[in-house]
Amino acid sequence: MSSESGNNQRLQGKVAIVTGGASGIGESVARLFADHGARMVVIVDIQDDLGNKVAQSIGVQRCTFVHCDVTDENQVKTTVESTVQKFGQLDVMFSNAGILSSSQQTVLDLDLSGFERLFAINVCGMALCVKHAARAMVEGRVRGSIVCTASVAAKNGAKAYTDYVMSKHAVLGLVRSASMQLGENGIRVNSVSPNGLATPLTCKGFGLEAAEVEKLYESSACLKGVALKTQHVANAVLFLACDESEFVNGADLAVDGGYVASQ
Ligand SMILES: NC(=O)c1ccc[n+]([C@@H]2O[C@H](COP(=O)([O-])OP(=O)(O)OC[C@H]3O[C@@H](n4cnc5c(N)ncnc54)[C@H](O)[C@@H]3O)[C@@H](O)[C@H]2O)c1
Repeated sequence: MSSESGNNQRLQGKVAIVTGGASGIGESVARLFADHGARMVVIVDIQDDLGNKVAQSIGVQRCTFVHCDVTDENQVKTTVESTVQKFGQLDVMFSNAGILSSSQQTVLDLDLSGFERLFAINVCGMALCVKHAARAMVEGRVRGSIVCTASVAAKNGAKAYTDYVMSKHAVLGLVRSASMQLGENGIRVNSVSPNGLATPLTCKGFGLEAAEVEKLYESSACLKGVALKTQHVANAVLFLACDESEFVNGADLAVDGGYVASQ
């Protein structure tokens, strides 16, 4: 899928971190950022083999992999600091790493150990990446862009996956607060909210093939005739990351075929 705006170098010279970049949405975003001229894309993930493979396939001159568990503040801090040290500054943080509920997690059966693990990644890890990226941007006087991955689950309840739904609601609170606090430094903070799509997260989580996951979500999208792909989400993230969205701050960009609007 190619950009139709005519400007195919929207991140020319920028340095970006993509968390959860070894797979799914993060991988597509890392590839698109590199295609759009990013000077360096730092993939952050805990899947070392996959992360290294993705970075190598993009090209070691433009992409590198760093093992970093986003739940560990020291690892996040060190990753951000070493990025700035090696590549001069940090312009874009895509805080995206996340997991799905470990079980159905209805309120009646809520398993707190699964809940805590999920919150450690989807909420605390998400916030730590925003925190340390913002600190680096403030210190470096960079008018940077931070983009978080929320979800349609950030605005609706669900019959299951209570901890996941709660975690995505929290992402919107993080984005809204951070955008207010960092605006004076010229740093923008926004989120994307995809509808469900086929990635390892959903395929493994539901025990389904990609085509089956797509079929599952097809019925909930108002927009017919197109299945949501990671590339659609990546295009929205690119818009929020680059200067074309220069006055967009504190916003949640739905990439859901009209799903939330229909609720
Ligand atoms: N797939 C969907 O249907 C969907 C819909 C809406 C939102 N999302 C969100 O999109 C984001 C990306 O998910 P995806 O669908 O691409 O799934 P994915 O499983 O393909 O990618 C998630 C990546 O995050 C990494 N990760 C997990 N825990 C980590 C940790 N502690 N530290 C660093 N990296 C870690 C994983 O190793 C993986 O590579 C998540 O936040 C997810 O909640 C997904």
